[in-house]
Amino acid sequence: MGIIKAAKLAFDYLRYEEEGEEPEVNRAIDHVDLDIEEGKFIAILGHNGSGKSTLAKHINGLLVPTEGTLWVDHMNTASDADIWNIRQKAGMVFQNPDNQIIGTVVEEDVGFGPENLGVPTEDIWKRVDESLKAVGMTAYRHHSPNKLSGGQKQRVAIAGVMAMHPKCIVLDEPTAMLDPNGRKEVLKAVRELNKKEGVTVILITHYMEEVVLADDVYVMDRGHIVMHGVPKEIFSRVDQLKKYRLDVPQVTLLAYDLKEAGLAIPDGILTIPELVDALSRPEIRIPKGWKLPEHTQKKEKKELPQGKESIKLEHVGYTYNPGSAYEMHALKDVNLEIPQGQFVGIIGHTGSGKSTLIQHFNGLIRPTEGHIYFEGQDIWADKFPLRGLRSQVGLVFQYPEHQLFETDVLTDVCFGPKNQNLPPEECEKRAKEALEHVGLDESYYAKSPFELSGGQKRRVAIAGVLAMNPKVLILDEPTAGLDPMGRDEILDQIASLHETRGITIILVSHSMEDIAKYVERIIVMNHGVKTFDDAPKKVFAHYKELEAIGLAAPQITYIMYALKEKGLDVDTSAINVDEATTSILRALWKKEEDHK
Ligand SMILES: Nc1ncnc2c1ncn2[C@@H]1O[C@H](COP(=O)(O)OP(=O)(O)OP(=O)(O)O)[C@@H](O)[C@H]1O
Ligand SMILES: Nc1ncnc2c1ncn2[C@@H]1O[C@H](COP(=O)(O)OP(=O)(O)OP(=O)(O)O)[C@@H](O)[C@H]1O
Repeated sequence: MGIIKAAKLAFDYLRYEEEGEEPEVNRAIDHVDLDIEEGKFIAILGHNGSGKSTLAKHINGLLVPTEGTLWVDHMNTASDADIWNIRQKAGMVFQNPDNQIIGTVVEEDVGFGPENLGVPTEDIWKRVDESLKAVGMTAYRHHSPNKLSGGQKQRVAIAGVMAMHPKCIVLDEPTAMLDPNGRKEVLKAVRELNKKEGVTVILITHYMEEVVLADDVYVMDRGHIVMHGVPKEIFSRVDQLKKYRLDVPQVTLLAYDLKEAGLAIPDGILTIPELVDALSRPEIRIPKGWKLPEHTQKKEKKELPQGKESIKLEHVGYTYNPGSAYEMHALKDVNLEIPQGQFVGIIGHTGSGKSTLIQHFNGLIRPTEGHIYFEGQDIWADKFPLRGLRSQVGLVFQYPEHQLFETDVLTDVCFGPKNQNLPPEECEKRAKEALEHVGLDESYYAKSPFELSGGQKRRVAIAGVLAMNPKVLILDEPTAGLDPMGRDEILDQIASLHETRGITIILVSHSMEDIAKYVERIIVMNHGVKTFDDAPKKVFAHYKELEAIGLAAPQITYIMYALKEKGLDVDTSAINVDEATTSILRALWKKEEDHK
């Protein structure tokens, strides 16, 4: 028996509409069998609501099965006698770091777990040092966690669990809020914990690139385990994964597309070296009769589109807690202009000032230096209607579903327009339109927001801002925590709002792939300073500089540079799978033509 074993595990959530009535039963996991060997690195994938978190909560005894049995290190989680032991053996890191940080100083928070376990003081400090180092947060040990940005907090939460030296660590989307570098660091730390300390790792994630690291993968669909195997097997079944609302890493998708185009590429390519290697083999020939497509590349916009000025920042600086020991210059001399109708991406390492910056755009934060203009007017001048600005420049926060509080979806979305003092019929009309725009039809109007899946709640929250008819829509990580298909759906809908209504979109994201796919301009923040501001292809060409400031380029960029280095004449500015496929085929064709 492995360290975690489940036999026919099932769990029902019960919802009581009225006291005394029969509850509504929601079977969240059903007949799950698992046997996880000690020391393995396991990944669990599945669409939003497929039951991953419910399963994870069973592993550390937070939930007790309705049917079946789960053993952690041979202890039955349904037995009260062992529950304290089980929680110690199986540490858990949740999606939202805010819910798990309790200390007022970072190092205290990390020491809290071992202290509770009765670890001697000296050892506690040793463990705190090691864990903070492992997640790259040593420099912040004396900081207050609530002054850290979301990503920094998550690293502290992971350090807190690591300090308890658990046998098994369950991470429920631990990197959803981290920047590319933070993600890499955390995964590296988790991997070392697995490889060096032999800690069993169970990683729940929506990032397919992270799954490549696992020894073994489980895929969940509507409460069931529907696929199980090593990453190579799992990722060679692209069509099946899509059916389960999942995806494959970009490199796997590119290999798949090349194979579909007729190249002799093996299935289940997971890394860049594997693809480069496969493409260098002699059997790689352009299929007979293959023709160079006529309209291969999407026309690259040479210049950024210009429109009427919408938002303008002049020498904007912002300092948190000025004059105190916690003084923090979050923005430094930022100058930028965003014309009406642009689709702008903002990227930057965790804590680079992205959230602080976007809160300046609609006047939620007053700059400590400089000026902000909306359509030519200084928004902090006397008599400027700030309230009006906030409905014209709509801001959707990170995890906006936490702000849904009405009893049903329609009332929730009506909240904004109602606050704008519009007549009730107009509020309802706007709310319905907004819901339609985010892909929620009338069957959702009467539902309670609590009955919805993560992706659906996110859409309701976006609709709530849309219903105010904003000219500018700012979204802070709108796809964090969503499954791959949910991510595409939301971003496609946002892109269509941009196209059909001409709304200016400002998208903050840690996903370089999403940024590359949708935006026409990227603003890069680094320690409060605007470092790059240009078209995506131009920004990603600086991938080495981006890495130096905690970022990365999309996986495609790395593939193209690696192929170029191998002597294949590809276009290194390709930033999505379609462009890359065409460019590789073209380069191979040209190579063969040259040989003739
Ligand atoms: N506290 C709860 N009360 C009632 N139903 C719940 C509760 N938590 C989850 N559910 C339901 O149980 C099912 C499984 O949810 P779970 O959170 O385990 O999914 P998940 O795979 O972790 O999703 P996500 O990727 O969105 O985190 C869903 O149908 C969900 O709506
Ligand atoms: N309320 C606050 N008080 C003091 N400092 C703060 C506060 N909010 C943020 N900071 C600090 O200001 C800097 C910028 O934070 P901000 O949240 O704007 O970064 P971010 O780029 O949005 O990060 P993330 O990607 O993690 O969300 C960080 O160093 C952060 O620690």
